[in-house]
Amino acid sequence: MGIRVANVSKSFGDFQAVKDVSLDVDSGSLVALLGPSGSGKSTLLRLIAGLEEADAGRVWITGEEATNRSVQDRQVGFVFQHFALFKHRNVRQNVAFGLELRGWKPAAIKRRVDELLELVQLQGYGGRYPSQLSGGQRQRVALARALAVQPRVLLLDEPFSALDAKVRKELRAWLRNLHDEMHVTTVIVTHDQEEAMEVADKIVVMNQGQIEQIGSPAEIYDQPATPFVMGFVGSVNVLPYGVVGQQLGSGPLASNLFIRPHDLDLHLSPQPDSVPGQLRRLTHMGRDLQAELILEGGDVVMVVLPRERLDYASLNPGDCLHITSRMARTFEPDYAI
Ligand SMILES: Nc1ncnc2c1ncn2[C@@H]1O[C@H](COP(=O)(O)OP(=O)(O)OP(=O)(O)O)[C@@H](O)[C@H]1O
Repeated sequence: MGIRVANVSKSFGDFQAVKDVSLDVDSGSLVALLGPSGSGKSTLLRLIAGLEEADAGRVWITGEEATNRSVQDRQVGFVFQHFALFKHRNVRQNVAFGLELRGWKPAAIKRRVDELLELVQLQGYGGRYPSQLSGGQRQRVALARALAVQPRVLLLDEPFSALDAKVRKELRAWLRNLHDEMHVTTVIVTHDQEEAMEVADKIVVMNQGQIEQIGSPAEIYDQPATPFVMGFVGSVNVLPYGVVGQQLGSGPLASNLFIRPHDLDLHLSPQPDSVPGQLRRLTHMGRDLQAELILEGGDVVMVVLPRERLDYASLNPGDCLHITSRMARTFEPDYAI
C-alpha cells in the first residue's frame, strides 16, 4: 500500500473540513483528489503530509504508521500552487537544497542534480535564477527539488493552477510521462475535472469534507454514484421525470432524470419517444453543435451533437425540434445537485 488513510477527521473551530475519510492509494499509482473549492482536498493532503494534525483517524505511508510522525519523518515530497523557489539560488542550487541539508558530498550532489534536471527536461537551465524561468519551468524545478531526496510519496497541491491553459495542458502530459518513468506514489489535488481525468489512475471525488466516489476516470464519468459526481465531472441536464420521463428515460415518477448533453439527439420531425422543444440558441463549438431548447413546461435542455448529425443551416431560434435520448440516469428521489 502506498498510502492508507483510516477514518480521518479534521475541524477548524466549529467547521469540520474533513469528515471521517478513509482512502487507500495503491503503491506506485497516481491518484487525483477532485472537488470544488472548500471540499477538503487540500486539508486531506496536508493531513497525509503531516502539515495538519488530525482530530481523529490514522495515516500509513508505505505500510508504516505515520499518524504521530513529524513532517520530516514522513519523507514526503510536496509541490504547491505557489511553491516559492529560493530566489537567490539558481536552479541547480534549488534542486540541491535537500541533498545539502542531508550532508551529501558535492560530487554526489552534482550527479543527482544532473539526473533530476534531465528528468524534468531542464538540462542547460542549471545556472538560471527563478526570475529567469517561465511559470511552467519553475514548477518543474519545484518537482525536481521535491524528488531530489527520493520521497516515499509525492503530494501535489494544485501544482499547475497558476499557469495558463496551454502550459497547464503540456505539464499534465509531462507529469503523466514522468510518473510512468518514476512510479512514485503520487496524490494530486485539483478542482479541474479535465486535469484529473487526464493524469490520474484513480479519481477521488470530494464534496463537503467527504468522499463521494472513488474510481477510474471512466468509472467516474460513465457510472457516477451520485448526482453531485455526475454534475461535477461533466455537463448534465436535470429534468423532472414527470415532464419527459416516459420518452427520455425510466425511473420512479418523483425522480429527476440526469442526462448528459452528448446523450441527447435532435431531429427535425417527431420520432418514437421524442419530446418537442423550442430552439433558443444554436452555438458552433468547432466539431460540435450545442443547442439550447425549451420544453413545453419551461425546462431548459442542452444538447451537444456532431455538426453532421443535423441539417442546421436553415434553423432559427423559435423552431420546433424533437429530442431523443440514448442514456438517462436516475438517482434517489428529491436528490438535487
Ligand atoms: N487553517 C484553517 N483554518 C480555518 N479553516 C480552514 C483552514 N484550512 C482550511 N479551512 C477551511 O476548511 C475547508 C476546506 O478547505 P480546503 O483547503 O481543504 O478545501 P479545498 O477543497 O482544498 O479547496 P480549495 O480548492 O479552495 O483549496 C474550507 O472551508 C476552508 O475555509
